[in-house]
Amino acid sequence: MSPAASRDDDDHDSMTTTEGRQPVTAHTPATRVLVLNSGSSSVKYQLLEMRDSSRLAAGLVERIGEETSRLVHTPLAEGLGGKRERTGRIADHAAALEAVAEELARDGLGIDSPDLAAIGHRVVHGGLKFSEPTVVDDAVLKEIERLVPVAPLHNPANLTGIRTARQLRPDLPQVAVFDTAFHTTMPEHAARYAIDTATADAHRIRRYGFHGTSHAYVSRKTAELLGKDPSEVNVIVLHLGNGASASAVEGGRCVDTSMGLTPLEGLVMGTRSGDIDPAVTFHLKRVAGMSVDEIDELLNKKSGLVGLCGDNDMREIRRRVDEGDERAALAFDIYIHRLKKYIGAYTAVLGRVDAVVFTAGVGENAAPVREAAVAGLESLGLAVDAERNTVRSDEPRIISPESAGTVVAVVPTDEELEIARQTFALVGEDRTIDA
Ligand SMILES: Nc1ncnc2c1ncn2[C@@H]1O[C@H](COP(=O)(O)OP(=O)(O)O)[C@@H](O)[C@H]1O
Ligand SMILES: CC(=O)OP(=O)(O)O
Ligand SMILES: [Mg+2]
Repeated sequence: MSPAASRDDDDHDSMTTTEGRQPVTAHTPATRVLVLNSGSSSVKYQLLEMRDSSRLAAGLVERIGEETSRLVHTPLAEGLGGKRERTGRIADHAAALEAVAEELARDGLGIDSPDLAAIGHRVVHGGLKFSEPTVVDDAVLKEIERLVPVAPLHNPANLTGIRTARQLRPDLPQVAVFDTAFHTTMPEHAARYAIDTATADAHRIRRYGFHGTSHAYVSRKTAELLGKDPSEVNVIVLHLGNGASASAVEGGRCVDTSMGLTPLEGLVMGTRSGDIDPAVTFHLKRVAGMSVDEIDELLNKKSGLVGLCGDNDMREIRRRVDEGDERAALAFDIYIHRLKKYIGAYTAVLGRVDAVVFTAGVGENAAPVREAAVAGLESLGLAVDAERNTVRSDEPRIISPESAGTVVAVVPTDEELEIARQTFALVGEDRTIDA
């Protein structure tokens, strides 16, 4: 493929053609990308103009399948109105996407627009096959489907997103950007479990890692914040959202991450247990009489913070801690204890750490989590400055004191922008429309 000749300039009317193709009449490059991030019960979306990476619209559909579904749509292009909200049951992901398509159309940004170059999809599990963004065809769909058992909360929603988008725009490339892709650089000694090799290989049991688009974006942004090239810095990224994971990034390459075969391993999460003794599952089956499906549901949906204290939203947990609620305080302490263990472990894995970085909903917003996670880690060169830590901003920022040996920072993630860039890099140059 030839490089996109005019991706970053404003020259709409240039006669750029890909080598070997007959020039058509004056044509305009299609330069917009719609990104869909379909979660188990939500869809986040953004429409981006790739000439300047600006956002034209963004939104969220949450509580899909419940009576209290909500769609919040925010037009961001100049001249459009303010935020709009719809409430009431949205039955499934297909209905959610149709509602999103309607909202975009109301702003004159419809999915039928010839300006759209592609639709980019976050796909959580890509297994061993996908280490790069991939244009979806039937074979790719089949492989994503095959991986449903190892991403049961995520891949089915991702599939519905792709299938619905395909029906809405069968002519457009649908691009899958995989959460697992960034972690494919993990060395075997980090990726393999210490179980019988033949069994592991027969069933492709290994550590894949997730949230890779976020870990890649945030580690690169951190290098920028430090004024260095990614190849020069070692970073521990703590992606703390509803799902949460840590990664050790050495010179721009992931060398270890806390999630494994599935997004259940590692840190304590909103509803997931993270690390436990695997024998807990045998015990639950043999002694507590639970079925495998019940255990799966327990560990994925009824554990973590919600299992410990009944709440999975860190805002609510902090409010309860401040009121002296002991269950919430213990849940918070367990969450922090696990986080600290991973900071220590990845310090050992990397040898030299230039920055420890917090990102995603909890990491970007919860100052008490950041403060507690590095408290007592002065021997590792880690500290936060109380004042810097409480500054609220959407910008990447350093929160460690000037004197600290290692930088502690907050770097907001932008999975949608990263997915849009990767999508456009793959297909943008080929999408032109007749003027
Ligand atoms: N101001 C805040 N203080 C503490 N936690 C917050 C705040 N805002 C959001 N969060 C946390 O962020 C979580 C969502 O993070 P996000 O990265 O959006 O998750 P996901 O993408 O997995 O849905 C919420 O569940 C909540 O716990
Ligand atoms: C992989 C994963 O856990 O994703 P999320 O945080 O969106 O649930
Ligand atoms: Mg997320």
